Amino acid sequence: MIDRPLAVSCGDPAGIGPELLFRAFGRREALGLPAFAVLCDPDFLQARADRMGVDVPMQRIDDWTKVETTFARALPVLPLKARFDDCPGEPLSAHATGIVESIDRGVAASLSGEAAALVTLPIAKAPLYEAGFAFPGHTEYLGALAERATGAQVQPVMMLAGPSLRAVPVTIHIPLSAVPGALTAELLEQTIRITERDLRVRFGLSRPRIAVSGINPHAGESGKMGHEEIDLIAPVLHALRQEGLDIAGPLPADTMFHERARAGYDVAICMYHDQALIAAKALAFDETVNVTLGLPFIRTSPDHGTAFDIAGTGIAREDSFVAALIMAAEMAAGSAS
Ligand SMILES: NC(=O)c1ccc[n+]([C@@H]2O[C@H](COP(=O)([O-])OP(=O)(O)OC[C@H]3O[C@@H](n4cnc5c(N)ncnc54)[C@H](O)[C@@H]3O)[C@@H](O)[C@H]2O)c1
Ligand SMILES: N[C@H](C(=O)O)[C@H](O)COP(=O)(O)O
Repeated sequence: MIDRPLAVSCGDPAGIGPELLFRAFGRREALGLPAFAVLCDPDFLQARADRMGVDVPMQRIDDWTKVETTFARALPVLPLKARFDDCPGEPLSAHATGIVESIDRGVAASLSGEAAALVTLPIAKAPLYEAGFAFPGHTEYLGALAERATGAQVQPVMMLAGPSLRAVPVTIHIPLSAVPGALTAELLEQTIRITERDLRVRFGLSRPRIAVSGINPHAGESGKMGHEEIDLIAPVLHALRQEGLDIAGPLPADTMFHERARAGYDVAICMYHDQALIAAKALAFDETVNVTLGLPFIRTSPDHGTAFDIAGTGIAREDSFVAALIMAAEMAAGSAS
């Protein structure tokens, strides 16, 4: 149990975020969900509910202390300064200011302790870029906000956590052609250290078992299919093993995700985005949660995107968002595993 609410940022209003909110709120008692409030334009939310023919009681509130008492009877909404048009499936760069305001205020509430954690609904990158937003995703933006707030250097680490796999990409939202250049010993070492620490501190694993992939086919086949494993990855793993970390690798990525292999580790560290995320989403698209490690606050998110193709139709599944709410609450309560 947590004694403070979760902050939910609204994501892209043209996506499926609003309907996930409505559905999760409607199941709050059955699922025993923690209290949450969304940072959004209340008139827009009402318009989307009306458009979809969904009867969701909503209540505007003006501060976080009102969430707990409101949640039993209505979805608490903290109004944004920005207004949104209701246009499911049609993202607008004019919405960028409000989307970013929602994230900023969720982060501020999580840092101040008014909220126990931040759960972000999906954003689409293209309309934000068009409006001048300079970050490839939440992960990088949250790292920058954390640096600004703490004055300390922050490396945010993306982890996709599902029922049978936790997977971490070392390089995140960059073109595949840029991966070999971006993959440095320092980045790899820091990513492993942050993952290992957060799995102990935030997920209660006393000595996380870490499996690290190679980057080349067959983990380089003894240097015949690439040298990054020999020159870069293996030396980092050797040094961390000397410190007592439980690390296997570099492993061929194609054979480290089958069921028996997964039983041998608690987290897979992968060299690039799709190596980690294809495995996580293929295994459990509906249940996997995107968690940002390395931050001075807790942030989770569903593993899927804005799904513009189905926004407003009512067929979106809320499972991953519900899993993100539950994981955020468990992390805040110190009971995540
Ligand atoms: N956390 C985030 O903010 C986040 C995560 C992933 C992708 N994105 C962004 O979302 C946008 C769209 O990305 P995409 O199309 O690659 O992925 P997507 O996850 O939005 O959609 C992929 C497919 O899965 C379906 N789908 C997604 N979520 C679903 C749900 N809850 N229920 C039922 N079906 C669902 C969609 O209809 C689509 O067919 C991109 O701009 C991407 O950057 C954001
Ligand atoms: N790579 C993520 C995914 O596909 O799930 C997605 O882009 C979200 O990333 P952020 O949490 O950084 O927005």
